[in-house]
Amino acid sequence: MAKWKVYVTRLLPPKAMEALYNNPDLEVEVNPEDRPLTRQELLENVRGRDAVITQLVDKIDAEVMDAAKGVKIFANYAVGYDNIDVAAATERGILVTNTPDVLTDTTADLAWALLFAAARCIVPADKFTREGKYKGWAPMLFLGQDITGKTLGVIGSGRIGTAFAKKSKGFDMTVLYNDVNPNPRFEAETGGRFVDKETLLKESDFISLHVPLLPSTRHLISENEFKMMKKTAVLINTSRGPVIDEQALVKALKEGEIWAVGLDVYENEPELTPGLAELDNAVLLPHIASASIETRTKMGLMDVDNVVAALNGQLPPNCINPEAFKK
Ligand SMILES: NC(=O)C1=CN([C@@H]2O[C@H](COP(=O)(O)OP(=O)(O)OC[C@H]3O[C@@H](n4cnc5c(N)ncnc54)[C@H](O)[C@@H]3O)[C@@H](O)[C@H]2O)C=CC1
Ligand SMILES: O=CC(=O)O
Repeated sequence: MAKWKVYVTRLLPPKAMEALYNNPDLEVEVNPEDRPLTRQELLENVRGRDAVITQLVDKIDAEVMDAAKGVKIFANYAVGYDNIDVAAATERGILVTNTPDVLTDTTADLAWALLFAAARCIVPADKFTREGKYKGWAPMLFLGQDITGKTLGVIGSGRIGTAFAKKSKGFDMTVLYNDVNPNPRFEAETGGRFVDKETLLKESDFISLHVPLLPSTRHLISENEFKMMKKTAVLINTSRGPVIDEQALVKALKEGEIWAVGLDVYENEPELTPGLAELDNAVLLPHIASASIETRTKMGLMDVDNVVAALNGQLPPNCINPEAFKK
């Protein structure tokens, strides 16, 4: 029997690659370069494949799908799938899968790391100490914001938003949340209270974003929203960059409309809006929220399971367009 042809757009952790290479039914090819594929390379390499494991930086649109005639599945190595035109895939009967749940706590943990770092000036204080500027204890050195007992605002009460809010229990915080609808599960697990976005922005000391990137969430936080926030507010974003209007953010940080920001994602990744990198009250990470060895391995194995199921004519466990399966 001919083997199924699987293409991997960027090397996955070793255990996931082993699971692919050790499967006798698969003929696997992987992008040999340690960089994303160019558009042209992507179009060329999806041709003649049965399955493609994609990265969140690969734009999988109708043009790619048409170049990939015969492909049965795009298995995205991420929970977010805004890089894939799911409607176009469904129309063509192509399955799309993602990697939910396994990265939930890892991502929520990193949101907390950003919150602590931004609230307590960890990054500039570390730099100051390394540079030999520490000349002894001082009453006004790197004064930050208290965390315990404060109000936490969570926008997006799904898997990661819930895990993030649950972790606030040790800090005796009041939890407010906003979503398109109230979420009884979030309330049961976190004790959080549903409020409208405006109330959340006005009352929260810390605001963390956990929404998918959709037309309705693009620039969810822009000039007006910064004006509503407390001047002491700390904003955290581990969702998708375009959820924040980054130019408005730089302005808000420079003009003291908010106190600090912690970002893992950017509006025009990997570019940063001019001015952002110069700000001491911005903690900037290179999109690493799910980057632990354990989690990235689980994500890879999940992709392999999804690919193998699809190629065997089964509905993959993490299929986000089961309508395509019926086709
Ligand atoms: N920085 C990173 O490396 C990572 C980023 N992510 C991002 O986090 C996002 C969330 O992941 P999950 O929690 O697993 O997704 P989820 O689907 O479980 O939760 C998303 C929540 O956002 C809500 N939502 C949608 N539109 C909204 C709006 N306009 N206002 C308020 N709430 C809205 C949904 O109703 C849902 O409750 C992913 O889509 C991905 O983009 C996820 C993992 C790692
Ligand atoms: O950004 C990462 C994801 O899993 O989504």
